[in-house]
Amino acid sequence: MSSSSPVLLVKSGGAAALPEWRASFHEFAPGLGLEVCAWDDPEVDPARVEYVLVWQPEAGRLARFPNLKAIISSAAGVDHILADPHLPDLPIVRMVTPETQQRMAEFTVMSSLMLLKDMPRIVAQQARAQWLEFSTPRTALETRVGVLGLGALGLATARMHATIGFDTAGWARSPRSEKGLSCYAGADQLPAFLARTDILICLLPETEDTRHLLDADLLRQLPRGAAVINVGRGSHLCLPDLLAALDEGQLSGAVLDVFDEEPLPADAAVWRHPRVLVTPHAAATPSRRERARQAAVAISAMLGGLPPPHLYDRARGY
Ligand SMILES: NC(=O)C1=CN([C@@H]2O[C@H](COP(=O)(O)OP(=O)(O)OC[C@H]3O[C@@H](n4cnc5c(N)ncnc54)[C@H](OP(=O)(O)O)[C@@H]3O)[C@@H](O)[C@H]2O)C=CC1
Ligand SMILES: O=C(O)C(=O)CO
Repeated sequence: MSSSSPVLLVKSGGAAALPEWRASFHEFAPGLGLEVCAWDDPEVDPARVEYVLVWQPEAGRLARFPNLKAIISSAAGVDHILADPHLPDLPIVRMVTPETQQRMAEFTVMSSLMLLKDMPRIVAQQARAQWLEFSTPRTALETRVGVLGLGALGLATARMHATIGFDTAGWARSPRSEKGLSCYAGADQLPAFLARTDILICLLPETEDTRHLLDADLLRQLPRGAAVINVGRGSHLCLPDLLAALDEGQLSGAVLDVFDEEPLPADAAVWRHPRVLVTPHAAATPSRRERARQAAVAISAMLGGLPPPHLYDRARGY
């Protein structure tokens, strides 16, 4: 690669991860003609940078690449990129891969089963070496799951839940029909969707319309004793409302993977709530190899004059 080749700048793992990134890009797109460089490499001339693969770029940094052609997000959600007040008006590609879909579906099914089988209480009892009076929890066949968001990840999640027997529904912006799922759409159908949902899973993107959607009013519309899994974004959930609903018995449990502030501060009350499982934004981050594969697919499409898969739509906001 010559010192004048166009550059793909990667923000993940620093210089130490560069050999892995280069090997993966070489494996998936040997003829791409791009030099893969680390985000913090001071030797890279900003004028050579044509593509970036990033999570949470520092504000203003993207605007400093005069020949940038596209921004490839390291994540499916692009809120970490949209937060930049100086964001250039360029295509943004979301990182959605079959591996992300599998990881998310597995994580949410695991969470649903843990809530169904009362695992938060069992784990807390183990910490006290306390043998439980065993109850007979419901089975998946007797439990209604509702997925907020039926996009790439919501649909994969809903399908895996349906496969193991959960009575599964989904809610999206636009009406649709999906085999094996009950589909609801729009604000008008939200109350009916919530009324039939024992385990609510949030897989919405962060937008003006979805921020703080999971508040006291929404949680009240779930059947008493329902549970919540939030794997969307922290901003979807009013955390004090959720804690109040748990304490009051309206909710029986929650698995929370995403938070307004990450890492979640050590003094946050939610860490210690006995009916909440906190996970560290761990639901579905794809491997470096998979991100390289998907980025190579996107760049190859754009170099060929085609739209890349999972392009962020500014008009819709996701
Ligand atoms: N915790 C983790 O590790 C991870 C979290 N995520 C989160 O998951 C989110 C979803 O990802 P993905 O499935 O790829 O997103 P998509 O863009 O593919 O799908 C979004 C879904 O949300 C629906 N939606 C959007 N706005 C509204 C609204 N106002 N009312 C009702 N439905 C709405 C869309 O409806 P329609 O179909 O009608 O357009 C669509 O079904 C990401 O944005 C990210 O925040 C993603 C990966 C990992
Ligand atoms: O892909 C996303 O949006 C994530 O949050 C990954 O951690």
